[in-house]
Amino acid sequence: MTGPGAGDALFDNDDLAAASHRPEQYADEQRSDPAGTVDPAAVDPALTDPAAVAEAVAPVRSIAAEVGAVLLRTEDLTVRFGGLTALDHVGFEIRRGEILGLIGPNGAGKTTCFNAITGVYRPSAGAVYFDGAVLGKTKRNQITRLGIARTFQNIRLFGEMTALENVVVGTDARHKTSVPGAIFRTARHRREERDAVERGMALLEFVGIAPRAMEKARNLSYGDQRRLEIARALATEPKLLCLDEPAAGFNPSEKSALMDLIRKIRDDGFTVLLIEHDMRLVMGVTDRIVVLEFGRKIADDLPAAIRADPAVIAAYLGVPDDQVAGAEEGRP
Ligand SMILES: Nc1ncnc2c1ncn2[C@@H]1O[C@H](COP(=O)(O)OP(=O)(O)OP(=O)(O)O)[C@@H](O)[C@H]1O
Repeated sequence: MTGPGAGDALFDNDDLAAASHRPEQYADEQRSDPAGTVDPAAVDPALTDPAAVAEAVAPVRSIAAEVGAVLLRTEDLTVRFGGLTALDHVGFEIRRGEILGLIGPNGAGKTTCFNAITGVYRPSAGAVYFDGAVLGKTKRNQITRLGIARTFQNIRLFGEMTALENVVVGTDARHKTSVPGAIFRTARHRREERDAVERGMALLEFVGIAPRAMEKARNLSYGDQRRLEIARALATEPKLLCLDEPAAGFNPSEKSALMDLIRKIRDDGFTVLLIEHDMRLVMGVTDRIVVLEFGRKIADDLPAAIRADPAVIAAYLGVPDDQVAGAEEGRP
């Protein structure tokens, strides 16, 4: 579990560099926290009409198409670390337009599952299918471009860049301009930059931090940094947004605002995979829940059924399985 001021991870940007379309030699430049890439004078005030904001945030409306069709499927997904099987033949589906919760006690394999889906780890066995393609050996930056974005347990932002710049960098994954085009500032490149700033402002408005657009990320409150991370992930126009413990360190009112934001994200056409320890939040916001324990899937059902599932209760309360089986069969 992480919380405010959680170490230096705030400024760890390996995955952001991976999300960029730029070739490897530019990755170091990004890691060195380039500041001042957006001219404040060029920034229009944020959109305020919610419908216009929603439209700008999800410009590719096809991401909302085919609600209910399978978007991602894991099949016998297995990840081993030496002798430890962190994920053991796990199979589940995420359907378009749903909020799927991935829960389980500490060490159950949730983050490993995220990492296998987003290309951080290669599966030891099994497969991940996304939007009709098997991810297999797909690299992280390609996975981002295929349409999977994520946030992290430990916030990762460019601390010296403004909130807006952090989001604009996220839009890089969708830019079509070549590196020479960027160097010579072609008309297409300038138009893409302008669009990125406009959409960046809409995204900040969408997550509720537009007034902080010109503040350095490191100066934002912890809650606003978490919102900024979500805005930056949405900037890549993902079909699937993976949120890893987004409520870590939040107080109850921040948690309830986060629930509203997650619903708003889904309502705008995105599909959401959510790892979260806070049961009230998970039960309140998800459409369906997958439960892991010791790397295995032990349940996959609607929130109400999960809440009453004896195996899930046992996993969380540490009740031995044989007692649960006995209780189910009416034995003492
Ligand atoms: N890179 C790694 N090398 C070795 N073991 C690992 C690695 N990553 C995870 N593990 C182990 O795999 C198991 C699953 O860990 P994982 O972080 O996926 O669990 P989790 O459900 O996300 O836990 P938490 O809720 O505490 O974040 C744990 O036993 C963990 O120690």
